[in-house]
This record gives sequence, C-alpha cells and structure tokens, in this order.
Amino acid sequence: MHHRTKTNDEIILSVEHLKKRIGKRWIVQDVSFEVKAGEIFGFLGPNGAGKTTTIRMLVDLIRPTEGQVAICGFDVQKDPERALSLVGSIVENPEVYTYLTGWENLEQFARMMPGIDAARIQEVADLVGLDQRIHDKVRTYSLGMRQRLGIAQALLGRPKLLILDEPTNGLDPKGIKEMRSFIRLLAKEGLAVFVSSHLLSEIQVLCDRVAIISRGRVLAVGAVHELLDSSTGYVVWELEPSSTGEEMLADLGISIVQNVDEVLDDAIIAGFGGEAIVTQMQVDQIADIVPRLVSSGLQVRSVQKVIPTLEQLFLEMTDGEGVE
Ligand SMILES: Nc1ncnc2c1ncn2[C@@H]1O[C@H](COP(=O)(O)OP(=O)(O)OP(=O)(O)O)[C@@H](O)[C@H]1O
Repeated sequence: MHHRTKTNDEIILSVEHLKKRIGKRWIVQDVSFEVKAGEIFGFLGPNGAGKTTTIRMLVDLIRPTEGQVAICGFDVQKDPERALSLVGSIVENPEVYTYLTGWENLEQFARMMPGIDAARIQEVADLVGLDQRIHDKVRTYSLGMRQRLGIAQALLGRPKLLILDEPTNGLDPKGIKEMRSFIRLLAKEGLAVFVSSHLLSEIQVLCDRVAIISRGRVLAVGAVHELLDSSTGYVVWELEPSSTGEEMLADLGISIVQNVDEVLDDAIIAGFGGEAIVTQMQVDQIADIVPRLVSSGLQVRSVQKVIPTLEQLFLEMTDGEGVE
C-alpha cells in the first residue's frame, strides 16, 4: 500500500516457534514470523491473545519456554546485549519525569547509552517533531507529545527495530493521524516497525503485513491485502441480461446472496440499480469468472468487490471468538 524508498529483504526480526508456559498454562503456544527492514508489521489479536507476553519475550523481559528470537541475526537469549542494542521500544516505558523538559529527559536517558551526544538528541527531537517544544517541561505536553517523546527515547540509540505496543492508545483522532504518518516516515527511512494492537482498523490502515494471533497461536501472516483477497467477500455484479447472469453465476458454483440487505450496507446497495446481483465468494475468483460470462454473450456492466474489514476477516478465522 505504501511506497517505500529503502525497503529491502533484510530480515531484522525473526521469531521462530516461540512458546511460553506459565504454571501449567501455555500462554504462547506457537508464534513465528519475520519483520523486514522498512516494513510496518502489525501484531493483531484480541485482549488476552498473548501479544504482551510475546513482546516481553522479544525484548528479553521474560524467557521463552521454547523457541528463538533473533534481531539482525543476534539471538536475544544467547547474545542479549548485541541483540537489544538494535531495538528501541516503548513497551516497558522508561519513566518520564514531568518536572524536567523533554530535552532533559532525553539527556537523562542517553546517560545509560554509549555514544549519544547533544547532536543526536537534537536529531531525534527534530525527527519526532518536538523541536519547538523540547525545552518545555513535559508536564505541559499533550499525551501525543509524550508518546512522541517516548519514541524519541527509543530512537536515541539508532535502532534497526522499533517495537510499539498499542501506539495510538489514548490519542485523539488528530494525534492518531500524526502518529501514523510519523510511523510511516520512520519505516520509509528503513526502520523495521513492529506494532501491536487489538484495533483491527488501526492495523488495516497502517501496516504492510500482519500476524493475526489468537489464544497464543498465529492464525495467519501476510500482507493485509492478500489476507483480504483470499478471504470470502461479497461481490456485486451488474450483468445484462440480469436473470441470465444470475443463472450463469449459480451454474459456476457461486453462491448468490438473497438477503442482500442483511449482509451489505444500505449505502452500498443504493449505489446499484435494482438489478444488481450479490454473490459471496473468494474475490480472487473474479478474474476467472468475468471472461466466461463475456464469452457466453453476457454484458458485464460492472463488478465491484466489497472488501471485508479485518474485523470480518478475523471473525471468519476465529469463529467469532472474543474480538472487540
Ligand atoms: N504471569 C502470568 N501468570 C499467569 N497468567 C498470565 C501471566 N501473564 C499473562 N497471563 C495470561 O496470559 C494470557 C495472555 O496475556 P497477554 O497479556 O500476553 O495477552 P495480550 O494479548 O497482550 O492481551 P492484552 O492486550 O489484554 O494485554 C492472559 O489470559 C493473561 O491473563
């Protein structure tokens, strides 16, 4: 969906068969995926799916029961110092002192890191768009500005991977928009960005690829548009003559939706004349079907796929189990 300048196939984060048992319970049962440079990767699942537990293993806050995490090839358990030096995260948010300025907070944080000077602090302040306010006390910052200060801290050490847990939580619509374009900008610069969320719409608009997780397992990984294309959706056809068209579609094994108003928005239905035919099918079948209709003499006036939301997709995959 987004055009990247520096996307390449360099694998920044690799997670292989990650599992975590706490007591007798397998909180994370089997999680595998990869995140590449320049990519915004969404980690999507309902509350309690195991997202936080997985993220805590990514940054070595808890130890996996089984499986591996590698960052730029460095194993997080065997070589934690090197691996973690390549990660910035706002997962376990370091304390922000509200009585200090943004600049002083960054300075404080930089003290724990080698090779971070004032020029770098200025650079990250500019990058997150706080340059005008960086010498103001944090207590005067909006929530969005505090979030950006958190990201500035995460970026200080020039990480290859940025891990964000629910980055738009609590932001107003304007703040959410700003946060999104900011995340896109970082990815464009080549950073790999891992974003967890229980908000499907958020992931849908922001991420290049997504892993869908439920009950500690990855149900699907892929480009958002691929997951949507391979799923069952609704397609609206305007064919001439309509009744022949409907018969042909049925003959091709496509299921015709009778109760249209139950599955489609009124606004969508209103956009078509009374003769529109609605089918439920895999949308990637359209390309095969249209030539067949045409070659048997039908006039195909329009074909429109009604793209399912990620919510619908998720319901399909999980059989409707616990999603908001
Ligand atoms: N230390 C623990 N001991 C026992 N159960 C735990 C522990 N940590 C997590 N759990 C349980 O594991 C499940 C997954 O938790 P986790 O926080 O990873 O989910 P999540 O997907 O991040 O959801 P949320 O968005 O609500 O945090 C939950 O049912 C939680 O209660």
